[in-house]
Amino acid sequence: MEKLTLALVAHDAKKDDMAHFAATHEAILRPFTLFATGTTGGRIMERCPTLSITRLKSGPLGGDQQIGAMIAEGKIDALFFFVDPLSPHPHDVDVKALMRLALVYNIPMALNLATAERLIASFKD
Ligand SMILES: O=C(CO)COP(=O)(O)O
Repeated sequence: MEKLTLALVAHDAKKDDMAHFAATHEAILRPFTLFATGTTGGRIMERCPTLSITRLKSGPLGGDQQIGAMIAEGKIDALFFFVDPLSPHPHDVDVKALMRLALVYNIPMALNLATAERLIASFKD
């Protein structure tokens, strides 16, 4: 398979789920180029020492926008964004902008664990 570039993002209440997801699928993720927002990337790297992840800024400080810009530039092949729908987020406009660009550029976007499991399964082999 071509070397895909994936973006990994999780709201605070979903970071445990994201770290667990990445650990479960570490072998599938390893060959890919991985980007993550700052805190999410740190949590995944703690849990998955074999993964090499480029950490961008934290979401509220512009990380979501950085990933959005990469999507607009055609540099991201799929987005895994574990969203917490039950908490307010100070950077909600950035969250919406990120999702919007993933829609505009029609990249696969998993917003919850159930979809992420199906999307990652499509990357096997
Ligand atoms: O805020 C985020 C998504 O909107 C994620 O940012 P962090 O990974 O830095 O917490």
